[in-house]
Amino acid sequence: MAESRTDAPAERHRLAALRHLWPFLRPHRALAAGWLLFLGLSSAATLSLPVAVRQMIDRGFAAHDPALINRTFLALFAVALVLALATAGRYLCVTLLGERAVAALREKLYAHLVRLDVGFYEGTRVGELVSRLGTDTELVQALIGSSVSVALRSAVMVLGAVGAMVWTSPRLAGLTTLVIPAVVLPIVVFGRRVQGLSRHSQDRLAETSAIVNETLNAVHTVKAYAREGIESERYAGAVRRALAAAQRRINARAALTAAVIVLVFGAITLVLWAGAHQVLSGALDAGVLGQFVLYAVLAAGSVGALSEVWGDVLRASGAMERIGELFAQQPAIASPPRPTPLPRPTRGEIRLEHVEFRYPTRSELPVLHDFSLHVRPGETVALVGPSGAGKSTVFGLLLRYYDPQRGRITLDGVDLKALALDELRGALALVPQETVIFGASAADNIRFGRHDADLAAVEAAARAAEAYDFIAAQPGGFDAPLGERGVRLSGGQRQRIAIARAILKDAPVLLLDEATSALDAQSEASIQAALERLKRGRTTLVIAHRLATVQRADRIVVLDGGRIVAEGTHDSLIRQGDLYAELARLQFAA
Ligand SMILES: Nc1ncnc2c1ncn2[C@@H]1O[C@H](COP(=O)(O)OP(=O)(O)OP(=O)(O)O)[C@@H](O)[C@H]1O
Repeated sequence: MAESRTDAPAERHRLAALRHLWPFLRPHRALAAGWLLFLGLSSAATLSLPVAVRQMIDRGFAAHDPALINRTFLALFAVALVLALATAGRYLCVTLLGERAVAALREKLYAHLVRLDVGFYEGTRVGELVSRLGTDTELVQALIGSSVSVALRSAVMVLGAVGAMVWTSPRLAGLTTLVIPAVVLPIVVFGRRVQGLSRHSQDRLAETSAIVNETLNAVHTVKAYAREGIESERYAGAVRRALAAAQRRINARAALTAAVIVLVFGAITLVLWAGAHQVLSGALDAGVLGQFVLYAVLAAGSVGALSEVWGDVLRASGAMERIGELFAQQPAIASPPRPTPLPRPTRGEIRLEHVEFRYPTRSELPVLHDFSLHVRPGETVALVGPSGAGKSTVFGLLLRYYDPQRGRITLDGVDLKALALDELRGALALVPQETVIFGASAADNIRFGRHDADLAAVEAAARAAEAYDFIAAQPGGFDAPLGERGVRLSGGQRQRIAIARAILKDAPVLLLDEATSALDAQSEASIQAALERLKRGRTTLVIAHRLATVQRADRIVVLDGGRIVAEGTHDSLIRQGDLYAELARLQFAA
């Protein structure tokens, strides 16, 4: 994720970020109401305890009345019972509320992220997003499930206890009020610092996830270059930075807690000392002072708890702020509000008209200039050219990963920007150079092409892609998992699965990025045969690296530096000499 986005100063937004949570809490109003009800009950029960103590001191002990003592103790037990049930009820409601809200938050965040455009992912490390979805949402869950609960309970207790203090002894309460600002102010100031540090610490943590994600996903390369030591060191460095950030956060939290306790208990001692003198002079009953003390301790304990969870609340609001930023990201590429439908049946006619394109992440480098190409329905056009010529970029534009800055691209006469993205991409079947295999069964991997296809259709596609035999031969057949990223398959097998996917998709336009890796003659032959079957009756654009492919193409388009420099058949281009003849000599020599 771009640094500027992550580190944007958000001092002003502090708790406002928590508003993003509201839509996820709203559907669970009943749980929230239950929580508040139980909270009220348990607070009332706690607040009534000191009254019993006062009864005992002033009436029971002083009047030597055993019956009153008995009644008081019975009442005490009843109150404890209410307290126990209400506390359990409160815990149940608020924990469920947290779990449900965060489950919905995760679902929505993932659905949002997966819809963001390719450009967003080029500027973002996926590991960081994984951390946002995992760690940050966990923080938010802890916030709802516990911190907010404790905070609210403490706040209610502070209010209740303070009210009870005023009711018990207005004079002592008045004295207490004088010292409150001295207690509250430092908490607020320190709390801000803790939030800033929390956010910093979460960001460092997200960086460590990004490194793990990158390197463990490319573990073969890491090993091939014997980078284990270097990568471990790089990760250790990130972990140490995260630790240092956490250390600063913890220090600030510890200092905050200590400061709060000193301030609060200092204030209580001061008030008590004044109260004790009043009892001595006969201006106050001992029982009243006892009750007041208990309320003061309750209030102080709750302020302490409040300050402790306040740090958590700020930490979670930092996490929510980052989640809010992700929600605020809008895909640069989206379906228009009122899309034009593609003509049916779709013929697969493609036109690029005077297209100018630069990648958003490298706006200084023009990649395609004044690029015009017409591909007729059913035609097979091979794109050839040196590395970096812009061949894959043409595919990216057709798939609308990006929009060109100038010119337009049409499919069956409709501007791509006027089409619904699903419809556009539904009309194109891509066989990429690097096949992506998901950690699922062969059948599900092929079904990536059409998720509702039945097994018969999947098997037929596998047959057409020459993939049936090797899939059926493995134990478990089509239902056996292929291993994460298809590690158990050979390159040629992965490619045939990708072809089966495209066959199953049955789209009118085929975008084929031929693998450059050398395959053995038999794989090559079976892949070619599969591709020939796939191309039949479809418009095909192929980034060609093989002689067989260019020879079978209806037309070859030679790209260089983002322009079309020649067009024709293999033979006519060879006769012309120039770049194509050179490329053919180097690339298709085999
Ligand atoms: N996502 C991207 N962001 C920025 N620049 C890019 C991106 N992808 C490609 N480029 C640049 O655009 C130019 C064209 O790249 P492209 O991938 O289209 O070339 P190609 O002809 O497909 O090359 P190859 O045969 O090596 O795959 C190159 O200069 C490349 O550096």
